[in-house]
Amino acid sequence: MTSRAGEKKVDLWSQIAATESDNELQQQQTAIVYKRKQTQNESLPTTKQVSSIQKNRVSLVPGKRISWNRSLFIRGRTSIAVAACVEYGPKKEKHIRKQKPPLSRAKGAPPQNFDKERAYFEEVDAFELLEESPSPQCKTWVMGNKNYIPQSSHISSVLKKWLLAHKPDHSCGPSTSLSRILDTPLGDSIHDGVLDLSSLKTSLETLSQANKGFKSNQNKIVGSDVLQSHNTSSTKRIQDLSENDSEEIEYVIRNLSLSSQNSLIEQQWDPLLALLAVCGQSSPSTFSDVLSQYCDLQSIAKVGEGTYGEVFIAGGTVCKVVPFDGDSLVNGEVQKKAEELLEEVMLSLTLNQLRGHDNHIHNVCPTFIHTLGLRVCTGAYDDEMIRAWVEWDKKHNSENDHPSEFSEKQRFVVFVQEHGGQDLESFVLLSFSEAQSLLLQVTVALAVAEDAFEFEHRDLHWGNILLSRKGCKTLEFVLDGKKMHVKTHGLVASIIDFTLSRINTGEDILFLDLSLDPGLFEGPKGDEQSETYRKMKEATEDCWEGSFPKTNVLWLQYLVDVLLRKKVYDRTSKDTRELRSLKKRLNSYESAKESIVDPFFSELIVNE
Ligand SMILES: Nc1ncnc2c1ncn2[C@@H]1O[C@H](COP(=O)(O)OP(=O)(O)OP(=O)(O)O)[C@@H](O)[C@H]1O
Repeated sequence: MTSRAGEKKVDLWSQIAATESDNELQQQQTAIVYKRKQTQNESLPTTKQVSSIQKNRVSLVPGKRISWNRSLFIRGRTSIAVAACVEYGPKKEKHIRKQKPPLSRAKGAPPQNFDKERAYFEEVDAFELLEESPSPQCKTWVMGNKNYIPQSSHISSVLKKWLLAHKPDHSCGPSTSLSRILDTPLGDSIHDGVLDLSSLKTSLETLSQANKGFKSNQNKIVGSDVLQSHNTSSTKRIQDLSENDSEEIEYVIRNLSLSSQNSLIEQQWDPLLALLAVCGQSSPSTFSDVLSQYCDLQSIAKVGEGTYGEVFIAGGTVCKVVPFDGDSLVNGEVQKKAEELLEEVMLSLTLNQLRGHDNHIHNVCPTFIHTLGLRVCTGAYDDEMIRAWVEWDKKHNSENDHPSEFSEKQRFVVFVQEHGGQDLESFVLLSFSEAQSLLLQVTVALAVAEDAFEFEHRDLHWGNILLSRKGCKTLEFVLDGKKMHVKTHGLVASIIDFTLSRINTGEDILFLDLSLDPGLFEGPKGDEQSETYRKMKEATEDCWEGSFPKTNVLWLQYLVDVLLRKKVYDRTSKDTRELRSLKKRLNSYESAKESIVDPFFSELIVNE
């Protein structure tokens, strides 16, 4: 490429020329924002090899997780986020078969123009100003479409650039949702739904410094440093040029962007740093630091366990502790990677948006478990956690490994959540009215999330519905702008575990490619849960990135079946008949939203 901008820009152009083709290639790769595939190795159980074997969910540790039900939690771990090809917000087509992953907005995008670049520098200026602002700023939520996407603030836009600038390999970098998630109530950065920008900014600055240290390269500039540098030098160059020569300006700016990108591309995208940033931390905490914020450590009790997670009660909250990034097997499984945890975090936080903290709300629902905070911790388990683990083990005979096996270097994410109660499997239902309300709450919740985010849970078995008895007589939902109240009969349901879920955040589609996990569809014949996975496969034609709200209906049918066949409670034969016919009628609905109109629910819904 030859220089059009004269001698002064020779250095710039040589940098650009050397890397332009790389940049183009990387832009083309942004359709898949990040993706992790397991290897196909099939020999002895080293960590990598287990990664392959677990796709078929064969336990490698004798005595661990041999039951099919339990192995359902060990599904294909290929997590994929694709940038949404749609206009901002979920697609409207209900059944997109075998669609290609949506294209990145970057691909084929027109070249930047001066206006965009000027806006960028203004953002950078604003970012710098934030540093001087002592008070946190409220983020505003707008209803530009059905999604409650936060209004793009200066901070999120700048953070997005910061994060994107740290991913040399676009195939495994952060999704574009990440910058939105950085707006979302969390950790030290969030108080009562208000983003503490100065705290988040501090975290990122510290991370920036830390990153410099990791790279041991004084020439590299990262984070806000590079933004500042970019701003200053670019502005100067612009001033050097004639005001009328807009074409020249545009040309220089476009390539300055490339140049800056080039210097940044040398930086490694580090999902751990991104995870820390999302959690509002500059470095990992210890368990005792985190848990003592919620309770007296001696009062900690374990409340449940999953394949990856150990779940503790800490004061009024629940802390789900998930190890990641370590080389050792945990409970016979390869540990999740930081990027997988990021995806889980994004899903939880996107669903948090449905809790409606603003007047401008179009879809609201209290049923998805509320994520109250997130923390990254390093180090071995605290003694009190081990004590709690052992006590639970004595009573329930844990399937998980003893946590004292974790090394001092082990990393964890702690999901701080509201306490959702007991899972449906162990909960004792008292009446048909409770069963009815439970079904309706789940149906409306799915409908709301479908409408807002094309959400499909895809794994709504009875371990993933929590129940508690509360005083409230009704719960308020808003579905597609319409307010409705659901009679509770004293029972409140919460939905957990979004590992298999699919969501369209408006910018990314997050989903697990279950086609890579054939074992999931090989459960016992006649078992309603395993039949439901098979029915989902049929409904989606094994194309898991598409939107198929029918999968939600399939899980509703599964739940009706559970209430018919597995739960004992006070009900008449008429009630049983009603449940049976509901199950049949559900065949004709294509989404949870459609199912709401079923007469089974009518007496429990109070419309406004
Ligand atoms: N917010 C909560 N409130 C009360 N109990 C909870 C909560 N979250 C989880 N639990 C309990 O802990 C158990 C395990 O939680 P969860 O399913 O989220 O773990 P997991 O490790 O993600 O599971 P998986 O094996 O699917 O990966 C649940 O079945 C439930 O009993």
